[in-house]
Amino acid sequence: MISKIGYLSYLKMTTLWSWWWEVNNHQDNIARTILTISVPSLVLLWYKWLNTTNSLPPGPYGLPVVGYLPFLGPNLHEIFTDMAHKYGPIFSLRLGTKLHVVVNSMDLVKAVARDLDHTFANRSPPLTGLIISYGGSDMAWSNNNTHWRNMRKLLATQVLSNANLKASHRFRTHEVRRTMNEVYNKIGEKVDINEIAFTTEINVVTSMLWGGNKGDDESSYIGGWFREVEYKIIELLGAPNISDFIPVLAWFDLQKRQKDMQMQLKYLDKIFQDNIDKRIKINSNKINDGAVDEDGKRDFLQILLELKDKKDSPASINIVQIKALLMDIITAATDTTSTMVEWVMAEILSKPGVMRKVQDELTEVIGMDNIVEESDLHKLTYLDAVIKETFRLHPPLPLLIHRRPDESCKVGGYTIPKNTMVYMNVWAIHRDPNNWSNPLEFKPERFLNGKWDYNGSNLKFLPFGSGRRICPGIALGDKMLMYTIASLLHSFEWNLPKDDEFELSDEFGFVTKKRKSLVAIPSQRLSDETLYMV
Ligand code: HEM
Repeated sequence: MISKIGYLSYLKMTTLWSWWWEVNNHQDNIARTILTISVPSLVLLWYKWLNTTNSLPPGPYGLPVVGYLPFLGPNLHEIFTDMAHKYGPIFSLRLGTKLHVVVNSMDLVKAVARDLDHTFANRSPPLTGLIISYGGSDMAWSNNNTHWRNMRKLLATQVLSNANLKASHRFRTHEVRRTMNEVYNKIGEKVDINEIAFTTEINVVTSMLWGGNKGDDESSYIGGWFREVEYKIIELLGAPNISDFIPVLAWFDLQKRQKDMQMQLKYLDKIFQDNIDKRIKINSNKINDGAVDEDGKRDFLQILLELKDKKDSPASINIVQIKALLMDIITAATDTTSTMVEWVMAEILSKPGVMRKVQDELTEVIGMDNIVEESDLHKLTYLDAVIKETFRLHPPLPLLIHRRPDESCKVGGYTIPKNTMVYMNVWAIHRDPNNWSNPLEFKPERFLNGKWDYNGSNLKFLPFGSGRRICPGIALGDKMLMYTIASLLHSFEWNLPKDDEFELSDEFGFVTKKRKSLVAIPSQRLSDETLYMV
């Protein structure tokens, strides 16, 4: 039937268009054939393009080549939220040659992170992300493939398992106590909260990773300069890079972002390599440097190196992957947590009523003659609600980490073409009056009723994401956060300096931080000064 229609159309064309086919010479013949084939093909392509464009989510027009790039300001989460008010809960925009889609409502996040989770489980790493992850050998920037699944399983079952988190509590205890001692020595002085929180978290994480942050050994000790390196990494991950938007420019590295990231990689790679070499040497000499303590508890590096030696096991891992995973853990765990410590402290310090309730709870649960222990944390329900309310208003990753569908699909009735960059605007969802009453008010009480957790099942509240790409470090992040904040608030009274202007605005980045660092003055809260000694 189809071949018959084709034949009839051909006859019709050749008879009706016989003037077109009259051949004068060979060149004419070629030109006519090319035109006859290319014009309908172009029309077909144009029709298809029009159809796809028409079914894309609505959004602003941009300029040729650069798209909407020149019209975006720095605070992307706020700009996207304003655009959602104009274009609706799902909108699209072209940045350079790439199509980006932003979803801004609970229902649409459900479509992306739940109903189509498998399709949207890929990443599209920026060039700086590829560099710092040893070419995508890590977990955070990998696609939804066997490597990513193995790394995730390994992290969940071998490194961050409940048993390992429990066993590694001594590292956290030691570092948090050390910080309290340091703050004690600064009583009456101005203290930069992010700085002390970052130092605490990096010391906690590195001591869990390779057991050593004893300050006496250069390879295991990460000094203050590490904060600069990590800040630079996070800054470069979030900074717009023209090479990502217009890939033909990548080779020129016009903004020197790739080169800058290579430098940061070099610094950290040396630390990783030194610690790995040291550990391999110790293991081969069977010396115990504290990596394996008397009860046989091992730090994370020891666990990873043992997996490297299990060559036939599916959980086996090579040295580059070990370094990439160390990089993921260090960058993902420290800046997020220290940023949150700063936000929580800022919210509490600016609200005397909240401060009083937190301290009353600490006094009641811990007592004034003790210091906070990790085992006390689950009893601090009001502090937990304060932290959750802070996560609601200041999610450190307000657009999560973008996803990429591996095939075209429909979301909210619109087409999302394969390889689109998709953002989930958690910042907008956390401030949506349809989800929260008086959303801009700081009201921890909303988290005291009902069951609230971070596992992404309640789509109103997603500070750690949702679906198969949800943060795998929730339990560790939650522990470090609660422990540090509870200790800071139980051990000290805090006051804002009179001469400093206090404000709560944020600055978008891969991790969105407080625009102006929080500075506060500690004073002794516990009567017995021996409680401040390490
Ligand atoms: C306050 C602390 C933290 C916050 C707010 C946070 C938040 C997030 C978010 C929003 C994502 C992206 C989820 C998505 O794409 O849907 C993520 C991914 C990730 N986080 Fe965290 N995180 C924190 C702490 C940690 C810690 C302590 C670790 C330690 C191992 C960690 C490791 C990771 C990794 C490896 C990924 C990538 C997962 C993947 O792509 O499969 N995070 N985190």
